[in-house]
Amino acid sequence: MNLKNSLHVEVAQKRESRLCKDRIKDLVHSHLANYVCLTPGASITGPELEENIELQEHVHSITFCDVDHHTEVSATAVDLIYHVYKLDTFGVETDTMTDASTGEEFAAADVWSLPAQDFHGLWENLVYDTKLKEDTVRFVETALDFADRGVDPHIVSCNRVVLLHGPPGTGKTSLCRALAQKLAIRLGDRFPRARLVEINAHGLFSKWFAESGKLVARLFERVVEIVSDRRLLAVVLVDEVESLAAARRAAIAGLEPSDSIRAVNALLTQLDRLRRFPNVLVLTTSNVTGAIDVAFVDRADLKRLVGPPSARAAYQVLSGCCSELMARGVITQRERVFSLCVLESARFAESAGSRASVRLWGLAQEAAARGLSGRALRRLPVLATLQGRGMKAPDLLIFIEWLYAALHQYLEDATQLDDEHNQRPPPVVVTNGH
Ligand SMILES: Nc1ncnc2c1ncn2[C@@H]1O[C@H](COP(=O)(O)OP(=O)(O)OP(=O)(O)O)[C@@H](O)[C@H]1O
Repeated sequence: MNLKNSLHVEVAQKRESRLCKDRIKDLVHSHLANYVCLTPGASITGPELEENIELQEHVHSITFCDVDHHTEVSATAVDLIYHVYKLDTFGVETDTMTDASTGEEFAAADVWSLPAQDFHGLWENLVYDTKLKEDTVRFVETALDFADRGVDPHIVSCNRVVLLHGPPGTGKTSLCRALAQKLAIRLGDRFPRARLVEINAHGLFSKWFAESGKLVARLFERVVEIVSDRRLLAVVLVDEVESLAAARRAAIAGLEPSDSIRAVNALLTQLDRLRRFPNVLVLTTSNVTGAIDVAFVDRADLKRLVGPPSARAAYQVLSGCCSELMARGVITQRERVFSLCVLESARFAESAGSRASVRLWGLAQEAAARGLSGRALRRLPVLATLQGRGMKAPDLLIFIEWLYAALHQYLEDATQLDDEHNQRPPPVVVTNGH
């Protein structure tokens, strides 16, 4: 019996490479024989591939998946499972629709062929201090496997619907996109083609389109066309599902009741129809948990709260930002930013070598205590450069001081915005024709 754990190795083959997948696997496998340890979440790219000319010619990057392991693994202690794929570079295709009654045009959905260049590296750069990433991958793989095996949904209920909810900027949409990409890579043998269809629920329901119900039906005709190919993995993402509830509430308040209710019901019915297709997964996000349509919440199998980064996650995000800026020469002299494990094992003791890292840890703690979102954290470095008043290429310690100043400025600006917002009179609701 084989008791070894497995480590998934994702190999992005260059678009122009004509080698077969098996040859690529052999090349990568012999290259990895030079490694003693492999780090989950890490990638081998560019310069590190240079020492092997054939590999450099055919391979863009090699990434070790972080779903099953968190710490370094011995290369001989794991079974390596290879996934070789090529990135799609065509980008997004936007499906627009026109409301016949008003002539108004809007973007109804965005469609990507996966794995897409646009989402390369997205998964690895999302940091959560919980099992969110692992749980979502495991859940959707199991759900798709159940569908594949024809498990009777009347006995074991599974709609293949995931709901991620939480405050703005916490990476919900990014995680859905990254998850779709990861599945396209991991399930590449079963599904040689994959698409992400991102439905613009906000666009569909923000105005009371007289024809919303018909628009939803027309949109899903397109979606059904895509998912009818059983060798294609289709991930349907409905962002901001709270728009559904807003439409229903407006209906209850007497604003164009029939149109908005019809549109919401049409969307729910169409999502239910998708359940018939074993190759479809529905991912949804919402910023306001309490406001999601109850009928919708009931349909989701996995509901997860996505919160702002903890201090540990914030440290990882910020240290990644500093390393990137050092690699690009924005911060002078390359210095090591220690991993949190190293800092912890030294009990955060300050030395000449660790001073910058310890200071950065202090910043991460402060950012987390103030509830800074992942989006705000990722913007701090660019705001920090404003603190330099034209001074180019600071060293790491100076840059971290600028980051502190940028954080304080950000919090001050946010408080002012809140105060202004609270002083404003409530908005007057104006709807078409009312
Ligand atoms: N935990 C995190 N780790 C790393 N980056 C993060 C994290 N959370 C958010 N980000 C970054 O913040 C940006 C915004 O993320 P995204 O738009 O996915 O958030 P969201 O929760 O969907 O926001 P909204 O609800 O406002 O649409 C992305 O660039 C993402 O990489």
